[in-house]
Amino acid sequence: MASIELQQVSKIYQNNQYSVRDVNLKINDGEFVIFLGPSGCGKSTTLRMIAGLESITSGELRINGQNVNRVAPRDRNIAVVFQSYALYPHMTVAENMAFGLKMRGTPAAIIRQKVAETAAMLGLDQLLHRKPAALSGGQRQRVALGRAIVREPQAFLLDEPLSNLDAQLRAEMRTELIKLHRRLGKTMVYVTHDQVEAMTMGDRICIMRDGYLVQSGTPLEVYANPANTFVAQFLSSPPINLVSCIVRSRAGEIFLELDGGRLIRVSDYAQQHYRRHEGKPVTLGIRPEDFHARQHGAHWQPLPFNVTAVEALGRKISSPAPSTMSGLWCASTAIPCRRRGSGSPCIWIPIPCISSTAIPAMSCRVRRRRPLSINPGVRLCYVKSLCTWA
Ligand SMILES: Nc1ncnc2c1ncn2[C@@H]1O[C@H](COP(=O)(O)OP(=O)(O)OP(=O)(O)O)[C@@H](O)[C@H]1O
Repeated sequence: MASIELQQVSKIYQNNQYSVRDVNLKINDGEFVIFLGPSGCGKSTTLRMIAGLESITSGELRINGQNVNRVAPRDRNIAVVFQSYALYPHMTVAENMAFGLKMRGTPAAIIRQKVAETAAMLGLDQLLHRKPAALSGGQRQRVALGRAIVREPQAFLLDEPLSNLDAQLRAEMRTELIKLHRRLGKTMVYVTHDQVEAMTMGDRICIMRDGYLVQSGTPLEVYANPANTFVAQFLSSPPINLVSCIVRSRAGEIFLELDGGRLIRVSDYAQQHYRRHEGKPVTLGIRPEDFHARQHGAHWQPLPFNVTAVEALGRKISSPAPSTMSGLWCASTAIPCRRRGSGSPCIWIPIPCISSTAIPAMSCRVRRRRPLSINPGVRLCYVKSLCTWA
């Protein structure tokens, strides 16, 4: 078991540019943490620094409280599983799994026992005599995991381990990895740029951008309360609707002014929060799934708009649709959230008052079971929550 702590950790390669910048993060013993972010944001570099495969330019890396900046990878007792599997092609599954233990001089009887136990756990027991070339992608990935597990490391680092698999196998392996984490109870750090993996697998998501750790929290916390528009956009498909507006004061009350001068009155509860942003631009965000075809409770507000396209996705129907909202005026009891992480202030206002027309580029997603599922041409939808960033 291992806790891993990064304190102000940065990495600069020879090109003198930061690949990772001032990352502070404490990964608890037994936690399953996901590093998520676009290509080049520094996920793999961070993982490789934890493994000891890259040196740390500045900052401190601690494992179980000990500074390991200068500890060699083999002495960190951490296993790394790569996207490419990195299996030895001339060795059988059993030999691949046994290799690390053999190099450490573990007695043959113990190696046989550990390989047999791990192979049974991963469903590889019938494949022990095959070479990697005779295995499917999923089986190879399991061998790579098995090779890591037999070493009994204190933590696992997994760098996009499922990206070479097809969609169905990925879904199966996701579940396998979650079960494996529960069974082993070991610390796992998992790098991906796949939102579904991030949302479904980890105890915590760490979102990175341009070398910075932008936000960290449980998947639902980060989804419901994104620190900034980058996080909001990264964790949603179809993407969150973002609309620019300006905070205005009219007769002592605070409004969000949309393009064309239309106003959304901010609720009594949120007035104070917005007051300090008066005259400043804010971005309003509404998740596509927060539009529904019918009102479901007192906190839902009607927002008419035009749907111009519907995408049938099977379980859900998605509708990316430029549309037009038009004027309605509603009472409201909005609840601002507290600020999280770094970045601009994020304020959720679940029940806004709307008096607006012409909000551009809205998209919506509805559930198929709703009797009034949204079709092109439908104008009235309901919105449950939205958020803003100053
Ligand atoms: N050996 C290296 N020398 C110079 N720059 C590097 C080196 N390795 C990575 N970088 C740079 O560091 C930045 C972060 O790279 P990194 O591989 O950590 O990103 P990533 O988030 O894992 O991306 P991906 O999802 O594409 O693997 C990138 O700009 C990359 O070009």
